[in-house]
Amino acid sequence: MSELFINKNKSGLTRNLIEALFPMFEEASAGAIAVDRDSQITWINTSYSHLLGLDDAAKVIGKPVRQVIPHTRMPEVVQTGKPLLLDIMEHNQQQLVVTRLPYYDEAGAIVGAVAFVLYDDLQPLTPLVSKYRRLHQDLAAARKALAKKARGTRYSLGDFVGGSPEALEVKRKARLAAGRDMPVLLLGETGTGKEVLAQAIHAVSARAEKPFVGVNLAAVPENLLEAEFFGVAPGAYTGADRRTRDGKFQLANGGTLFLDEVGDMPLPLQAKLLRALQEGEIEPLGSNKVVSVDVRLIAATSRNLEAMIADGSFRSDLYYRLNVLEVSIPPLRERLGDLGVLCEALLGEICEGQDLRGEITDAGVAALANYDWPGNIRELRNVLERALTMSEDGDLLDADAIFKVLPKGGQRPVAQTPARAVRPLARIVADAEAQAIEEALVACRGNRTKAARLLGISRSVLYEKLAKMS
Ligand SMILES: Nc1ncnc2c1ncn2[C@@H]1O[C@H](COP(=O)(O)OP(=O)(O)OP(=O)(O)O)[C@@H](O)[C@H]1O
Repeated sequence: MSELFINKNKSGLTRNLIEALFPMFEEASAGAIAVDRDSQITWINTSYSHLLGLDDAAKVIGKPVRQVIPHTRMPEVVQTGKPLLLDIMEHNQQQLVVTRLPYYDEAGAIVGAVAFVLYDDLQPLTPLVSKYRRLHQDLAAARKALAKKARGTRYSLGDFVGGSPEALEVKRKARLAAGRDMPVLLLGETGTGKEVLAQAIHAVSARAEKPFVGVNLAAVPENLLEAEFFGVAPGAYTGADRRTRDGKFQLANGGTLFLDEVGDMPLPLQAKLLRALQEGEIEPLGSNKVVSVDVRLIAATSRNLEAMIADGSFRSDLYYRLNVLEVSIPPLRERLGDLGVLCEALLGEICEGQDLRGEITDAGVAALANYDWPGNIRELRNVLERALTMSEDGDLLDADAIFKVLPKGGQRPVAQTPARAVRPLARIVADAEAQAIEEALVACRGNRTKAARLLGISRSVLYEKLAKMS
């Protein structure tokens, strides 16, 4: 061994050393071969000749190695003197993991190369390869999420999936809205993609590089809404922070402010919002100074604002300010033709970063069309996720797998739930909660106020939970 270190002229693999190591490598590997400096075979062991399917190993001695092993890189090793420590070589549709080393004479000149087949079967490497693939997928997903976070949005127009005439019309209007710096009102039932669209409009607008700030009016307690919107001046009230606290208007300055569930805005705040929009100025709580703001407003609601105006719970002047460009998003039941592409996109999202490949058969998609989807695409996502969890046939969802989890007129076929493997308690509790929420929404035909009452929770808690389910 010391020869390896004493010999300074090259990395020092002498013929003697190679000969000493040969028996050990030969035994441990699935085959070994040696070539001279002209890359002609000088030696091959029996296991390699069997692996290559040769009848008589003696017949290949003296032949150029590429004639016998077309994809070998031994000539390259002989020419460059650089070992190829790990390589995958294809031979007769077989993948061989090989290592190739040059060897030298006593004067330090290359006299040939040796190669060993480390594995003739990649099976033992499968865990390593799949771990590598998983890490690679995680990295890609993290990079994608980071890129979107940097823009302040998670969605772009491509994320609004659908090719039906109804979906295309929505996208056409969204593009139109993006090109004009004017307020937009998005109308649609719960889970139809109003937030997806709001973010997409921002992402393709001239304000894309500026912040996108969203606020859900129904999720913020009424007494905190004003501070949330307009911010708080230092020491505005007892217990208030000594520092200025910016409101959503200041945070969105230069960018887009998304008002989700605008129909839930209390009347006093409606008056203040109207003033802010008319004057382009806001007054933080406890301050007597006005601050100029420049935001593009996108509002959304699942409620009938015209009916609210009629009963006096929504100001008509604010409605006309917000509704400069209106985009109506149809419920899923009116664009069932999009079910196939939606399933493909949602299953892709659900499985991203996991070792799952969710797919659905045509019969599975047809089964989904039997339902009227009060919770729309959010509910579709949850149904697919549950079907995958319950699926006993791998990752392919057929009609049976769908019918097992599809709500039937608000009633779930609880008795049909098959026995399945024990899962973490938190996951079981989360699924049960999602199921209860969906059942309540189905029973109340998507009316969240009623659903929250039925579940015995506040609307804001229901919103929080729905946001987590998205
Ligand atoms: N057209 C669509 N294509 C792909 N995914 C969609 C689409 N619409 C909605 N989703 C998905 O459905 C879920 C709910 O979407 P989103 O929050 O935008 O709905 P929403 O109409 O704002 O609901 P809510 O009124 O309850 O806030 C999200 O997971 C979103 O990714």
